[in-house]
Amino acid sequence: MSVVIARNLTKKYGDFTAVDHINFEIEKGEIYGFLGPNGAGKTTTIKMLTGLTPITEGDAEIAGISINKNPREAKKKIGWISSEVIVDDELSAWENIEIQAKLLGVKDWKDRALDLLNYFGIKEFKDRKAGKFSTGMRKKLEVTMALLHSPEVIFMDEPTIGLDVNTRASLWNLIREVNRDYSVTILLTTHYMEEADALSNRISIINKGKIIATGTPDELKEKYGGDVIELEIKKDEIPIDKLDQIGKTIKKDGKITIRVSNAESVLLDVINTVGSNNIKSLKINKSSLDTVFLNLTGGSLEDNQEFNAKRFYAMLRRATR
Ligand SMILES: Nc1ncnc2c1ncn2[C@@H]1O[C@H](COP(=O)(O)OP(=O)(O)OP(=O)(O)O)[C@@H](O)[C@H]1O
Repeated sequence: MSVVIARNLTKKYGDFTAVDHINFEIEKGEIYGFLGPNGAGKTTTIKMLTGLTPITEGDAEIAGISINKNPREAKKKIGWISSEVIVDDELSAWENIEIQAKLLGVKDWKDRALDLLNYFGIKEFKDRKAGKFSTGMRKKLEVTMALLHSPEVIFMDEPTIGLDVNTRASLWNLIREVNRDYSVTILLTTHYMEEADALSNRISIINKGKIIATGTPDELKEKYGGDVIELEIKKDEIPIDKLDQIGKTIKKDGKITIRVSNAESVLLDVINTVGSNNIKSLKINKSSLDTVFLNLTGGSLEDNQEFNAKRFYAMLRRATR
């Protein structure tokens, strides 16, 4: 059974198409990764799915309920965790939960809240101000608040952004445990390849508003993986057709990427074809989800990042907390 279905979901801001006729289905119990660089359209997709921004074209269903036709009912099936602050530092954990319960219209929330706090090991801190929580505890509080109304699906928008490596690892475990123990479907957006790889049963790669590939991490690596040789050259005229015989070659912004099954075994061929004097830099990327993105777009995730004020302030907030 599909818990989330997007059909030709589209968002336009004036003439600019931020999300362009995307289609995907998330099965019950899946952790589904939405992977793409900043500005790819991940947050806009989640905002449409949560009814926070109007859908320009297409529709989506949450647990069988159309967002266009019945947004209020659809919203009840969703829990949402975003990088924007949803926890009030000045209030205790319990007060934060109480406000969330009122916002969501959950009547008998106290037992559920105590169960969740107990499950996450933060029950004894329920009367402590959220501002005094560590980042890990705060994440647990956010997840408690998102699970309070027993949603069918939780949307996590860049859940580990700005977290240190250890906190990120423990949040990954927490996401897996919540998915398993509360049978909740999870859609998470990320621009971290390793995060999508480690957590997701299936992944859609989104770039410039379009889904460019969908599959399990293994399927994507199998289909679009392979090593990638990245070259920067000094002179512009190089025999692309000859490189293409070695491996699929893309030339973009002065950079050349060549997709091969084993980089080391063709390296000499590549160097001879381009001419060693003509090489400014050469890099080998062994097969991974990173190379999947590289192979699909001809650019790395980092190259594709646009400045994102929301992300910047989220990181700043965490750093100064
Ligand atoms: N309110 C808006 N008005 C105009 N353009 C917008 C608006 N919101 C987003 N955009 C643009 O739509 C595109 C998609 O943005 P979106 O925030 O969905 O990307 P994203 O993949 O979620 O990236 P991030 O994770 O950095 O938020 C970007 O080019 C962004 O600048």
